[in-house]
Amino acid sequence: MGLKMKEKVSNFLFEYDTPRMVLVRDKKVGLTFRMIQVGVLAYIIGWVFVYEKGYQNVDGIISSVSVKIKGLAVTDLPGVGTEIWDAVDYVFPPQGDSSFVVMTNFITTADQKMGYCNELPDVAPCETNDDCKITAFRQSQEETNDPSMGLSGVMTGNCTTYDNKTKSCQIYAWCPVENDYTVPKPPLLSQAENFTLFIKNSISFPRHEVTRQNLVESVTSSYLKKCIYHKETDPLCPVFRLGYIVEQSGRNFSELAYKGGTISIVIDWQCDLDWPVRYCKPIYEFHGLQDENKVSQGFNFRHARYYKEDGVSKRTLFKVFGIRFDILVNGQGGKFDIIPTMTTIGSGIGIFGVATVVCDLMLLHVLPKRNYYKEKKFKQAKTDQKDSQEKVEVYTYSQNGQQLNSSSSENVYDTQLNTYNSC
Ligand SMILES: Nc1ncnc2c1ncn2[C@@H]1O[C@H](COP(=O)(O)OP(=O)(O)OP(=O)(O)O)[C@@H](O)[C@H]1O
Repeated sequence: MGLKMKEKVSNFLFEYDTPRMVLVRDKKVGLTFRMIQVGVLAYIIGWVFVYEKGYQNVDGIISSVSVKIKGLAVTDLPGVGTEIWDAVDYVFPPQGDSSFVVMTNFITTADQKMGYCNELPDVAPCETNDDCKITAFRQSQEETNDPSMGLSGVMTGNCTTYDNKTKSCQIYAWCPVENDYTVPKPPLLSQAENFTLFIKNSISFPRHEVTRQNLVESVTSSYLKKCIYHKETDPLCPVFRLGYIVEQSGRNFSELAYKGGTISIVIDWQCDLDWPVRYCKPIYEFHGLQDENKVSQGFNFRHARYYKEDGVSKRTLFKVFGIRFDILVNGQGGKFDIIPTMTTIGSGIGIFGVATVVCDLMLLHVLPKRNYYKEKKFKQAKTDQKDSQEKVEVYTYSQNGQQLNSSSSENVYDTQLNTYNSC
């Protein structure tokens, strides 16, 4: 018993089995095998390594954006006179966030102060005071929760004359109430087309410890003073004309300026950090976010300038129509790393197995001489020996390790036969 055990251990330690190969000289199979191998090699080298840079460790981007807008617009409105508009007047918010609005059109309601006045006739029409009771108003508006919904102020319960022809409910509000039925056309600040936008973008790839700015080496202070971005002639200039941005996004400036809209500016950083960092440069893209909805067209919000006159608090209300710019920063930085390299090579080698599977299929199932090849590929074990009582299993395998056939029998020699083939 001890001796047998010893023998088993020594067999286990000092044995080595290696697959047996079958060499097939067949032009069709040989050519198919080589062509698949070349295809797989081209895919691994060309696509996985060169194009996809499968040897790199890729890091995401962290970024910060600030903007500054410059440009002047002049308006000459009846009753107001000539007005100059600079960035302080038409940019919201003023501190230069990555998302901002440039006012292109507006409706003003001047000299509003707290007091009693008429609501707009189509918002709260009335014939008698009864129509201006909150409950009556609520029913007529089919509202359930907020009685002031849609109103500019609080109802007093009186129905008063709005103009000579119509009557409307009286409210306590910032008076006079804004009337936004007509939006100025052409837009009042259509000169915004020539305003310039300066974008400052700092990025970092923290894992690779690389930081960078869009003011790259070629953007000197003298260049910055005179350059304007153009995708072909000045692709690295960080100063953009608003008209050019809108044009590149596929939208029409005057249409967009009339009721407002949204444009996104994408700064794309695709950096190969195996090269010196000066080759890591931004690419700017512009996208017009379509506004097909007829119900709520464009983009607007309200804004007020407050002041005091003779001790009375007053405000000028603006309904602002503008172009909202959203600056998004995308990108990744890749650098050589041994782990992704080994993983890519390993998976590439695995794909070579496809050639063997295809050739095996051809050899054993397609070619006219398939029976002959089967005979050569699989070694048969004799099962008619009578003097052995041990049960023996005979397995045949293809090279990719798949079990093709198995048989068991008693009364055979103690033989375990593994045969492998290759194209
Ligand atoms: N919207 C813009 N259009 C054109 N040039 C701009 C714009 N914003 C800034 N610049 C120019 O870019 C350079 C850097 O701007 P930065 O804001 O850092 O400096 P600045 O001296 O504070 O600018 P400013 O001219 O506003 O005082 C300056 O020469 C500035 O004139």
